[in-house]
Amino acid sequence: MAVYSDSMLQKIFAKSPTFDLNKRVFGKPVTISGGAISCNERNLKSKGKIAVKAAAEAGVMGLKNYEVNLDLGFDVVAERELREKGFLGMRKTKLVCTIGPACCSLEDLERLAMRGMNVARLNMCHNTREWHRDVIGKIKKLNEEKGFSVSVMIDTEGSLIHVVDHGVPSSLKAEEGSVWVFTAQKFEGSRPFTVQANYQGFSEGIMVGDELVIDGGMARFEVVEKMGDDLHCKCTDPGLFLPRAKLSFWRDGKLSYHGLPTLSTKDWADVDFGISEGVDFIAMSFVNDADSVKDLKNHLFAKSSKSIRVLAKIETLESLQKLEEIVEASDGIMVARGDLGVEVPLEQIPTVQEDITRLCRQMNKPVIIASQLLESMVEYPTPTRAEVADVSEAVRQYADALMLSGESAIGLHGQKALSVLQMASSRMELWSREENRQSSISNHQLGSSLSDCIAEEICSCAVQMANNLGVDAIFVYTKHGEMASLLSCNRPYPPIFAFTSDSDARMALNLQWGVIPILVDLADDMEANISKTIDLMRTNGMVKEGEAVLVVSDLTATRATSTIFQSIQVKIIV
Ligand SMILES: Nc1ncnc2c1ncn2[C@@H]1O[C@H](COP(=O)(O)OP(=O)(O)O)[C@@H](O)[C@H]1O
Ligand SMILES: C=C(OP(=O)(O)O)C(=O)O
Ligand SMILES: [K+]
Ligand SMILES: [Mg+2]
Repeated sequence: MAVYSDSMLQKIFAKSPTFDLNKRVFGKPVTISGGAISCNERNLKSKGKIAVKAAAEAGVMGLKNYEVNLDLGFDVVAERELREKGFLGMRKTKLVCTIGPACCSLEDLERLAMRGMNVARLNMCHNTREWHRDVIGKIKKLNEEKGFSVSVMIDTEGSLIHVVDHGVPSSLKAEEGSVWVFTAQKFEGSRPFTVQANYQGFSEGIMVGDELVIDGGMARFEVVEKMGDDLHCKCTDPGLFLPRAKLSFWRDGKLSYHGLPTLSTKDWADVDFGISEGVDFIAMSFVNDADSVKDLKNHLFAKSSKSIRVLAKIETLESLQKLEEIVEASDGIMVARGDLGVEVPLEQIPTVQEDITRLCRQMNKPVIIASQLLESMVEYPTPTRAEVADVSEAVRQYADALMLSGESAIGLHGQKALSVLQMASSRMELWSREENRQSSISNHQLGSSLSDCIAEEICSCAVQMANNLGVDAIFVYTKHGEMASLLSCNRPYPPIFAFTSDSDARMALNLQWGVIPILVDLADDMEANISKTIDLMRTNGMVKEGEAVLVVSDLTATRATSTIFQSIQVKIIV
């Protein structure tokens, strides 16, 4: 295969003023062979295709019978990982980073992407929409120009009663017996023994004798007097008010609900912002039931041209009681341990986490474990041993993804924290596999239709077969990502390369355990797709002679009989 130099290509494309060679390939020249032009879709895009066509039509280099072959839409990080570590060395657990002032420059974002960030999370609680828009723009620019594939998630603020952060001083100490005023009235700076709540109606329904708990137990107060809408509270358990400390009220050991909607007016505006920015995921804070998830999904279905996935954050007591219906209604779950720990005793969090993680896997929904994974790294360059153990435990439980919050958003060592997640997850994945601790899930039937059941059985058998045969990789050809996620939920030893022609499905699969999504043009002829992608992988040196690939496909449709064949094949690379 001839590889042409930049100057040759300049000549080829000289006829097309629309084509910018600089945007072409990251160090990889376009290759031309036997009258066929292969180019990389993400670099050439439509302009490039037009240029190639124009060049061929103009008879440049005698290319009369041109054919444009699109290269694999592989992301540069997965590609590098595969080259360096081989199939089995590829990390399965996905990584989410919260973007904040400490990591929002183009260079910082690129470094996070290089270190394996699969999803960038923007917490709409903080900063302005302009700031968030700027970050989203930078991520999309990196994806387009540098070949990354980082998905974007926005996380709603939600309705929560918290202390208004006046900036100074950053934390207040409450001594035992001291009496504090909690008010919704605005004031500037700080006032002695006075705390401003963010929500006007925060004291509605609260009575003298109720208990006020700060951040799930950071400090406790008893309501001793109600003056208008203000509460006078005596500290019964001393502690700290951190910035934006959460307030919860308890009566006779039971939480008092404030009845605020899951999505506030501001949240709906943020959702529309997410739609206009083309984000991939919306994480919904303080979900209490399936209806709020359905409402948001309906809104997105009506308003968004792309398919935006909704993740429900489990962070209230009420959501735990309706867990199954919430998981069912959403496209994925976040175990938001920060706020969950405000309403649920801390000693219950580990078991709750494991239960949610298992349920999500049974119901085939991706699950993210979030908050305080490496909290000490906000300040220190190394994590505590306990933090590494916590991260490893989440990986052992087979969570799909791990998330950094303050560690990346405001921390001094965000890049290093991401590397710690990366190394700890790779290590635990290897151990689970080598020690044969990989657990399968008990037969679960998700779908009710025959075709759903067939797809589930095919995927579960395919994974068993892949593990037993010790194949190097699983290739799946999938339209909306469903087959890829069914394979993922069986947690196979080899990585799952998911070839899809749907870019929304590609970005959504970034959150799924063990899946490497690849954007390709898929033809109706499945055999042609399979041989084309395997050929391309081989040409690029990504699969080698003797390696075995298990191929799962469900796209082959013969129009005459309108049959969909689902098949499992094993291909040995020759
Ligand atoms: N976009 C942002 N702009 C400024 N600060 C941010 C941003 N995102 C996160 N942070 C900071 O990082 C901390 C941790 O992030 P996160 O866990 O998402 O929020 P929270 O602490 O509100 O739950 C926040 O408390 C906030 O100080
Ligand atoms: C992830 C969480 O949500 P947020 O950071 O938005 O409070 C959490 O509470 O753990
Ligand atoms: K939030
Ligand atoms: Mg939260």
